[in-house]
Amino acid sequence: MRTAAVVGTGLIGTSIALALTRRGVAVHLDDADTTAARTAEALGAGSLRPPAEPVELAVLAVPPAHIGTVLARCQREGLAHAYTDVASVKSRPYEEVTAAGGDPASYLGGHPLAGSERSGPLAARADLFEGRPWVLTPSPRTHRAALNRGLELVSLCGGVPVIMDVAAHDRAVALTSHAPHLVSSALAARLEDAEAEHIRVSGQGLRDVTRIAAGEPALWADILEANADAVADVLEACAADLGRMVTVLRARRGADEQGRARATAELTELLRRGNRGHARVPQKPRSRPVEFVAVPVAVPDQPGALARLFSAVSEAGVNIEDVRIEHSLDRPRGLVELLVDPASLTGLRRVLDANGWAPQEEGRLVENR
Ligand SMILES: NC(=O)C1=CN([C@@H]2O[C@H](COP(=O)(O)OP(=O)(O)OC[C@H]3O[C@@H](n4cnc5c(N)ncnc54)[C@H](O)[C@@H]3O)[C@@H](O)[C@H]2O)C=CC1
Ligand SMILES: O=C(O)C(=O)Cc1ccc(O)cc1
Repeated sequence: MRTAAVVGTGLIGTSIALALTRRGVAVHLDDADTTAARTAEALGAGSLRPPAEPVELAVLAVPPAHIGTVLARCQREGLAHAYTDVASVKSRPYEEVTAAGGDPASYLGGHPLAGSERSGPLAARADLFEGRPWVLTPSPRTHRAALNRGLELVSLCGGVPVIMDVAAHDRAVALTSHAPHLVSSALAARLEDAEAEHIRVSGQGLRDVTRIAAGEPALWADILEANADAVADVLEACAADLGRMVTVLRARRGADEQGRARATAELTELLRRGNRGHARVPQKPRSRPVEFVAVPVAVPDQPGALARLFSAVSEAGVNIEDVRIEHSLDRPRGLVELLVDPASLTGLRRVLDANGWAPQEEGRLVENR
């Protein structure tokens, strides 16, 4: 693939655009929010310049409810020869493509099973899809050429293609992604009014089970509504188990020795079922420690300041592996931490000095990716 377009330059769109750009693909970027598009461009994910001729593949990385209309518009404008999307649900977008007057022949549904609880281009990573499953849902009307472009996209992003039909996909992710999100939210909601002193004594387990509850509510409401019945089925089964757990825990009170033994046996069996289910969860693929240097830079809280910083860095040929931003409430500037490969440190310091950005003392860190 030599040319591509990414429509929707948030977390997933920018991550795809970064991966493609690094593999030498010329990527055209587009987003309804110009700040998101400009930020993605400044991160080195591609160019905002409209392509002179249709690109080989356009990737629609917008929320599920927008796939149908965005596809129909892009097809009318002749943006690409083939189209795919990344929405977390597949049945409803497919129905909406047809209803919005889109052409199902050049469209291939897609869904990478990789992401995070963060949104927007600043959370993007070129290696986000490495070793991760990426579902493709060709319909009977999808042309072979569109399927081939989709397979090439997955390969360029380092993903593992999995072909499924839309209904099977939606049932699967209800169990593996959508219901877990709601369970995490329900548990995290217990913390909203909890005493700060109680929350202070939390361990890694709480972080593990509540991390995804930090996801963007508007996006998740869109996803869950589009897969409501399948998600409700999984939650019903969880609710039955939770109900049994409550009964068993309460049954101990006032029970005789035999009653307590029965309650313990049932509780233990519920925990064992959890062990067996957990053993079936695929482990993080190719997790590898990566060493970065984190260079803190103070950035004034002015429009375009971040984009200027990213442009200067990317023009100097330095790859930004990740970005962290800390806004200080009482000062008119924020602290931006640029994470780069240690080998890029000299180049980064040179470009920051030349452009008047005052970098502060850097630190090394190792992340598991
Ligand atoms: N967040 C995650 O971890 C994952 C999300 N997905 C799917 O990827 C898609 C994008 O999600 P994120 O990147 O997380 O969201 P995001 O909020 O980071 O990015 C979405 C972008 O789409 C833009 N957008 C919205 N409507 C648009 C329109 N009509 N035309 C052009 N641009 C438009 C927004 O301005 C935003 O920049 C969703 O369909 C989601 O279901 C798939 C896998 C993982
Ligand atoms: O943050 C995580 O661990 C995720 O699993 C992210 C995610 C969110 C939505 C998807 O459709 C796929 C993956």
